[in-house]
Amino acid sequence: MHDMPADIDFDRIPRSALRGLLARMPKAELHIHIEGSLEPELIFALAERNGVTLPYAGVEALRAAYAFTDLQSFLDIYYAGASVLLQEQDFYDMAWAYFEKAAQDHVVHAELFFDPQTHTARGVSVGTVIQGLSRACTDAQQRLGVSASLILCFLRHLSEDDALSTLEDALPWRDHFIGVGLDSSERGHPPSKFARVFARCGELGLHRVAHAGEEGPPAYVEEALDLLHVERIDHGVRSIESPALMQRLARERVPLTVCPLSNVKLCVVPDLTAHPLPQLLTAGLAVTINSDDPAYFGGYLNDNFLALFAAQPQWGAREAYELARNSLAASFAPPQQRAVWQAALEAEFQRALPSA
Ligand SMILES: Nc1ncnc2[nH]cnc12
Ligand SMILES: [Zn+2]
Repeated sequence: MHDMPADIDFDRIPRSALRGLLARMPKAELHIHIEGSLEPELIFALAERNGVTLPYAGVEALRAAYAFTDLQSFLDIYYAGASVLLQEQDFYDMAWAYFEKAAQDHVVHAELFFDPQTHTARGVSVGTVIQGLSRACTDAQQRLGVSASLILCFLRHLSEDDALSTLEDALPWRDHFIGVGLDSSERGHPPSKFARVFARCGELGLHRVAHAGEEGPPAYVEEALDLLHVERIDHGVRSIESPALMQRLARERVPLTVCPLSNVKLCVVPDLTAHPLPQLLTAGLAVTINSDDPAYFGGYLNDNFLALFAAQPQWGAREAYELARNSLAASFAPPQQRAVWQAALEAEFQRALPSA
């Protein structure tokens, strides 16, 4: 347990308060692909608005296709769903729908991944994508009180040269994103493939994160740290296979943005009772809980918390606090802002204590 507040007696918080606490506690979401928040209803509404024909008869037929066997089987459908996004307003509407869900889940800060190459390949400009998303981020702060930033992700199944030119195309909007990430098909596309573009991003002062150890081996996590100099690892669950890596991640307190429901849906783990997150937390890693692609994996952030806690009956308020605290601490928000959220988190737990 790292830096637990001495003045909160977690053992006195009744179990009956846990569900409410999980829902209400202020938290950050650090691993959400905004294209993965596109619900079937919005996919069909945008398809109609833009005159796009989808290879599915309707919402129910599309939802019925969400039976994934691995990451690639999901990505094929996820990229097809994103094909309805054409205008700046489409990107705004997608992000706004997510922010409304996030506000309900008491997400105080969200760092949104977006995949420009998925859109530029269809003739949509990077500016259209970023301006729509960025306007939604501004409105999320003003109208919902949700702080939000953007992280531009490179698709790792494409070449590094493609990533480099995507970065250059995005630079006129440099002030609208805080960092870069690496996503898409992990197997056969190691972090080392992107060392040059990540070095350039470091020179530009961008934060760096990467998906690693979702389907790929622990060596990919090490490469992401050593060659891409990332500040967080997205997923990282296969680190559990390497004791040396586990020790390093704990020692360096490298945040892992873990996505429990995603891991079940993509068959990374058989079910939530077999999920390694509890072991990662116990080993002292800076674990956080996230939704990844909530429209496809059966739940937003609080659904992930509730499902994981249901599978861990021995967990209580202490674990809830630790996971929320980790999410705030691992965010790229300014330290003063994180301190305000941290104080609100502690106050929420104080309120859950029975009066003496
Ligand atoms: N879980 C995931 N892994 C890799 N790339 C993704 N893109 C969207 N979701 C992803
Ligand atoms: Zn992801």
